[in-house]
Amino acid sequence: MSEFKLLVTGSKGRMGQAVISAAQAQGVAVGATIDLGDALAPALEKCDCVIDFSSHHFTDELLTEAVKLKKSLVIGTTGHTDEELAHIREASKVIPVVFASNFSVGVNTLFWLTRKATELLGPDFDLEVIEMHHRMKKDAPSGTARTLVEILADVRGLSYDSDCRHGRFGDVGARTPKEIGVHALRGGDVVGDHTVVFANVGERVELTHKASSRDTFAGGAVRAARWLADKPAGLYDMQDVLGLK
Ligand SMILES: NC(=O)C1=CN([C@@H]2O[C@H](COP(=O)(O)OP(=O)(O)OC[C@H]3O[C@@H](n4cnc5c(N)ncnc54)[C@H](OP(=O)(O)O)[C@@H]3O)[C@@H](O)[C@H]2O)C=CC1
Ligand SMILES: O=C(O)C1=N[C@H](C(=O)O)C[C@H](O)C1
Repeated sequence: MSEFKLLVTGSKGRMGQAVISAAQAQGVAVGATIDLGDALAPALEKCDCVIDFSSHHFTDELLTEAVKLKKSLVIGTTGHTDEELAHIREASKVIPVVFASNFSVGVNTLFWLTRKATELLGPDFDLEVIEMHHRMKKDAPSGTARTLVEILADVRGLSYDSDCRHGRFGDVGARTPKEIGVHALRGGDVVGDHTVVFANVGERVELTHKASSRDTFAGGAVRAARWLADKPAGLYDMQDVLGLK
């Protein structure tokens, strides 16, 4: 039987480098790496599964080639447009895909806790999400903040597109009970902090996760690639991989 091999895209980036180290630590072979400007198809042919932490601008090309060559995908890249998200859903009808805004065990536990807390606290609590990342991060809000808002919106019967309020500035008026505020901070070398605030009159609950190393994301992504090896076509997330559903 031939050895299971990974293709790491964006391999010179912060996450690409961490994924290569995590693969080595878990004894998984990296069969090829590519970066901006390199040809995808020849690299893909040599491998079984792609771990992608590059740019959402690359997602369409990656999905098209992976479907053509029937390779599985672990997508960690964030900041996708609605069209790119639709393409991911379409491709997952043909190949197995793990798509997760965050691969850390802690953040996936935060997702679970956020759903539970929203259900338990009920509709009187105002909902706000705050995230902070390093100064080089390009997309805002973070993919993880978006997932948190989607969980809050799902429990409350709201929608990310209509009910999310990105920051506040000027004479914005009083907060409405429906809105979910989202605030993106950028600076220094912060790996990734997320807080969900549940605020009522007289009390407040805050759930916070702070990542201090990218190894937690990279290790999770390699674990997801190994988990995906015997799975049928479908769209999975890290909670599926961790058995948190
Ligand atoms: N899901 C999760 O758990 C996590 C997700 N992320 C996400 O991963 C992505 C990458 O983050 P990070 O590693 O910090 O970013 P970096 O900018 O450090 O790395 C991205 C790498 O991808 C390369 N790249 C850009 N476009 C392409 C392309 N079309 N084809 C191949 N390679 C390309 C870049 O090259 P160049 O520099 O030449 O542009 C760069 O080397 C972001 O979307 C981020 O939000 C990050 C951490 C955790
Ligand atoms: O770009 C990053 O660095 C991170 N991106 C992910 C996101 O957008 O949620 C995950 C993590 O917080 C780090």
